[in-house]
Amino acid sequence: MAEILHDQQADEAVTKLSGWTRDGVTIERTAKLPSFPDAIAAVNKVALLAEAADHHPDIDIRWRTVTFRLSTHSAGGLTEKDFALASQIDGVLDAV
Ligand SMILES: C[C@H](O)[C@H](O)[C@H]1CNC2=NC(N)=NC(=O)C2=N1
Repeated sequence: MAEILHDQQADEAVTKLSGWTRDGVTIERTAKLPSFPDAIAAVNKVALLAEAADHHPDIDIRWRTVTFRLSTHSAGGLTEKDFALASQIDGVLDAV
């Protein structure tokens, strides 16, 4: 099982991402896409990455604003898996 990151490790890992904030055992990023179809397309790309990683974000879609939340439920905290997928989500969002 993936190791839980300590507070300091998690805070440092967040600084290497773009636009993510940490709230305890969860990190999140909200992005406003140009349109609703763009938002759905981004979510679909993230879905493929999540399946490939076998790690899945909570996703909130409101018109063209999408929030991704990550936590490793099985470990009960933040792990490298969250930060690896967050970095991939940055790749999707920053390419729009
Ligand atoms: C068996 C499989 O690896 C687990 O159910 C995975 C699937 N996706 C997951 N996603 C997230 N975010 N946390 C998990 O603990 C998790 N567990």
